[in-house]
Amino acid sequence: MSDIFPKVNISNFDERKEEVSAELAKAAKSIGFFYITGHGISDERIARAFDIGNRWFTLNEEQKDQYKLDLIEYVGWKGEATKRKHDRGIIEQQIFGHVAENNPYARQLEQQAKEFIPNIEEFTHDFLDDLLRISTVVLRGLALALGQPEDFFVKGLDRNLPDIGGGGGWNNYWPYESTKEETKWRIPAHADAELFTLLFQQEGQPGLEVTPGKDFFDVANKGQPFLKNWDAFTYPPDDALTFHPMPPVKGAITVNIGDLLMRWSDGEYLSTYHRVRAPTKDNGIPTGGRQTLVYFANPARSTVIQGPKKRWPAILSGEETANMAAKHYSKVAQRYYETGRLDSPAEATIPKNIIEPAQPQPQAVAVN
Ligand SMILES: O=C(O)CCC(=O)C(=O)O
Ligand SMILES: [Fe+2]
Repeated sequence: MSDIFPKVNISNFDERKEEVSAELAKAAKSIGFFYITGHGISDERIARAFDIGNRWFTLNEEQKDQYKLDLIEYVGWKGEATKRKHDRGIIEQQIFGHVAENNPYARQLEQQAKEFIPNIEEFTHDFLDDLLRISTVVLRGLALALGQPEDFFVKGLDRNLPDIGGGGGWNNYWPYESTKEETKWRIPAHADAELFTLLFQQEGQPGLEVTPGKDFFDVANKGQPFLKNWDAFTYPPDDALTFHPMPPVKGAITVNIGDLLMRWSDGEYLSTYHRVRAPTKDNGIPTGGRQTLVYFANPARSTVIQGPKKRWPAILSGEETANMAAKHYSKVAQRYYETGRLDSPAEATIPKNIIEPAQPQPQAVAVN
């Protein structure tokens, strides 16, 4: 079943640049989802990172509530989804940011978490640094394949920048028994907003389904990649598309291109729709819990994003995030705006709709 998804071995990138870049680009242009191997993180370290997540999720709601998600930083606990009607209490998410001297929000979150998870730094420093390193390799390859300088997409991906974006954590999907009503999706169809996502799935916990990027754009936009116009955007109906299961592969990281990289590559690399199927009595998805470890690679919010061919106007990375927040969480975004949380240079160009209520979207759910 995982056959349609390419596996790209990124080991020894510096000696194999041409081959690896070509494989990454082929996968990013045709499907937008692929596996990477040869990334250098051992199974044992991955297991330990999952253990840290499990410790986090044993906290009670009141404790976790102290770490509420900050949408602009995209760091903190997203428990709201557990209360939203369409999710019916089946997922929560915790994301930590890159901790650097000049990143006070991420530091504060890490310090608070130490109370419950004494070895949290093993995740917030060592593991996230490794994920940043892997992201850099992928982005160097994807830049070279477009005939650009190797560092083209790496600008802004420096953990010491004060407005560094992205971060990593866990999605925790509750067991079937604990959900009150039957539901089809643990996460409904969506595309990720940032540069790209690294996802660790665990064996025996399937559910991820993907519609190949090219198929999606053929249906939704007559073959043309498009940028989300947040005012007009609607999701195509699920039954207009074929979704393929993308199961866990031992030792491999699942990767998907996000909206920001689609924009930055002039639409060459496709941000692909995906969803997570919920267990029901007879669909073969195990009824137990599911945990995934997720890393959203994103440059500093002040990074200017424009493709080499200038297909779309330049935008700041933080502006894209703000648009996403405005669309899906307009009230929260409004609060940030009013209280000065949107203090990056993006503020100057934040579109007006950030402070106006968004219309409810039937199938849409923002996951990141
Ligand atoms: O947990 C998964 O398999 C997918 C999660 C996802 O799509 C996301 O966090 O954006
Ligand atoms: Fe996603």
